[in-house]
Order: sequence, then C-alpha cells, then structure tokens
Amino acid sequence: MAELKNDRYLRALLKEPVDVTPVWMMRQAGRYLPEYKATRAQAGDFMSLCKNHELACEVTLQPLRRYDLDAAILFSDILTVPDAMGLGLYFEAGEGPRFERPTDTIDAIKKLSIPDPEDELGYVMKAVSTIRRELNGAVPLIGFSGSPWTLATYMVEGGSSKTFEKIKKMAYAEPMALHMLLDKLADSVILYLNAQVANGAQSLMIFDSWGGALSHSAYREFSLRYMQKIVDGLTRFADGRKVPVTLFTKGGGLWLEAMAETGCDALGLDWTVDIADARRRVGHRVALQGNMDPSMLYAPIPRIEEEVGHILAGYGEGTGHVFNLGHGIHQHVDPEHAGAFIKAVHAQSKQYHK
Ligand SMILES: Cc1c2[nH]c(c1CCC(=O)O)Cc1[nH]c(c(CCC(=O)O)c1C)Cc1[nH]c(c(CCC(=O)O)c1C)Cc1[nH]c(c(C)c1CCC(=O)O)C2
Repeated sequence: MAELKNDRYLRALLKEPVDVTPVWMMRQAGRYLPEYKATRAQAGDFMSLCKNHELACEVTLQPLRRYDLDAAILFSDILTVPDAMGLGLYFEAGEGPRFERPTDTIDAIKKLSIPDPEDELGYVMKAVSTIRRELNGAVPLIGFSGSPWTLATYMVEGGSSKTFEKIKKMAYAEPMALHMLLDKLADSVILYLNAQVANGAQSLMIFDSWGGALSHSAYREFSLRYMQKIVDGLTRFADGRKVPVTLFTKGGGLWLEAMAETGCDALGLDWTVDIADARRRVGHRVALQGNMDPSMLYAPIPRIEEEVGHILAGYGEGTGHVFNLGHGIHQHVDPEHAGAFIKAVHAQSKQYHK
C-alpha cells in the first residue's frame, strides 16, 4: 500500500504537530460541483452511483482535483445500512430519502437481520478499496456510518422528518422496541465500519445528524449509549497506525463532555458552538473538527476569509483542530467560494503551528 504523502488530517486528529490546519468539507462530493452532476447523470440515480464502484471512486476524487483538501471521504450514504437490512431505500425527487418498508412495529424490528458487510454491502467495500488504491497515498480516506439513533429515525419515520413523531412515540411508549432496533443497528454498524477499515479506510466518522432532536436524558439513553457501543467495538489500528474515530452530533454542543468520555478521538462541531469554549471544555481529551456555518460560503470571499480567521483564532495555538463546515456544503454554493475557503484555512493557519 502506498505511503501517505499528506497525513496532517490524521496527525491533527491524534494531536500530533502539523504545519498548517488540515481541512475537508462535509459532503465535499456533491451537487455544487458540475462534474458531480455530470457523473450522477451518467449513473442514472443516486443509489446507482453509490453501487458503481468506479463512478463512486470518480466522484470521491473530483473535489480533490479542484482543491487542496487534506482528506477524501468515501462516496456513499448512511442509509446503505438500513437498505441492506431490507427496507427498500429510494429517493423521491425533491423529497429526500424514503423507505418502502419502514420499521415502525416491534414485529418488523424482530425480523431485521444484521447485514454481512462483505455481501449485502459488498459494493461499499469495493468502493472503499478502489478509492484507497486510486488515492495512491495522496491523502487519508475517511469511512463513515450513521449513528444508530439517526439511522433509526429514517427507518421508523419511513424517511426524513421534522418532528420525529413516530420514533419519539416509540422511545417513550415502547422503549424496549426501540432499544432492540438500536442494538441491532449498533451491531450492524460495528461490522460495517470494521469492514471499511479492513478494505482501506484510515479514519472513521459517525454522523449523528438527529441526536440534537432528543432531550438531555434521552440523548444519553437512545443515541450516545449506542455510539459508545460502537466506539468500544471498532478496530482502532490498521497498517501500523491508529484509526481515529470522530463523533458528530448535530445540535450536540451541550453534550460535548459526555461525548468525549466515550473514548473517541475527535468531536465534530456544528456552527452553534464557540470553538474556543469547546476547546476549554474538552480539548484536553479530544481533537475538534469544525465549525463554520456552511451558509457562510454564500458570503463574498473576503467575508469567508474573515470567518476562517475568527475560527482559527478561537481554536488558538497548536494541533488538534481539523477545519470543516459545521454541516454539509449546500448545493447552490459557488465552487470558487469553496476553493477560497480551503486556501484561506491553509494560508491563515501557519501562524498557529510554529
Ligand atoms: C443524514 C445523512 C444522509 N446521508 C448522510 C447523512 C449524514 C450527514 C448529514 O447530516 O448530512 C451522509 C452522506 N451522504 C453523502 C455522503 C458522501 C460523502 C461526502 O462527500 O461527504 C455522506 C457522508 C452523499 C449524498 N447523499 C445524498 C446526496 C444527494 C443525492 C443526489 O445526488 O441527488 C449526496 C451527494 C442523499 C441523501 N442522503 C441523506 C439525505 C437526507 C439525502 C438527501 C439530501 C438532499 O437531497 O439534499 C441521508
């Protein structure tokens, strides 16, 4: 396997010294790039793109050809796992993801089986190994999955939700049913992420996009507890190097201490958190990833550069910061603004790494 040429993303996550602050963007392969839209049109629909390892590799590499990014992220989706559990994932134009067979009863949950990552999810593993080979050591490859709670929201609601009415009803009225579902999901995610590492992923990220919808105590019971189970079950070394694990709960700023206690290596921060405050609270335990508002990329370039400066100054001196957006890049962002953002992080961060 090719030696890593640029490892500053892995180094920052493990709090080893770096020359400049590493940067990547959540959803960096996506619809804001015309070349992505062209490849997606070639594939047909989104899931066909995910299932074609050559095209999935192509869209993973597209943003790296344009920008000086410090990491690549596997092109796939968090909903591949419930799809492999038999729920029938499809995308309705303009409506987001949907499931043909939602898992909203205890009987449906009892019937769910744990997918074999090399079989039902073999197409993802093929994409991971292809991307890792094609990267040829340029930058590390990030593997990922959804958190059990976030996956369960889609599975129980049957798709995206704003109110989470069905899953919250289950949480409070039939908690044992939901725990059974979350436990099966945690077991599935452990196998899935470990298989990604076996196939070449060098770092792992768990997206808990909807943990922030929970109450203070329900977050611990239904989301954090299962991310803890995953952290405990992961392969943490590969190719003689630590495989860092990043937990990201959107809207989880109040719970950073509890998240840091899981033994993960880093926490993702959305834009509601002051990164200086986050560093004071948990910076002795974990690295921090974030946290610019993705909508800032709509601002004129000088305003983007100013915001990058604020966030870098907020984190301050030394390693342990991976610059990123606080959530995925929006589809109407001008690719030139994304480029200016990435340049600004590298140019302005030298002064903090002497
Ligand atoms: C909640 C969630 C999903 N998927 C994901 C999350 C967690 C992160 C977050 O909170 O955003 C994770 C994800 N989805 C995608 C990636 C690819 C890697 C990357 O470049 O970051 C990653 C890491 C591709 C994608 N996943 C999806 C797209 C858009 C599909 C298209 O090309 O039309 C992409 C590029 C589809 C998807 N997938 C999902 C939704 C809600 C949608 C519809 C979004 C929309 O229509 O804007 C579920």
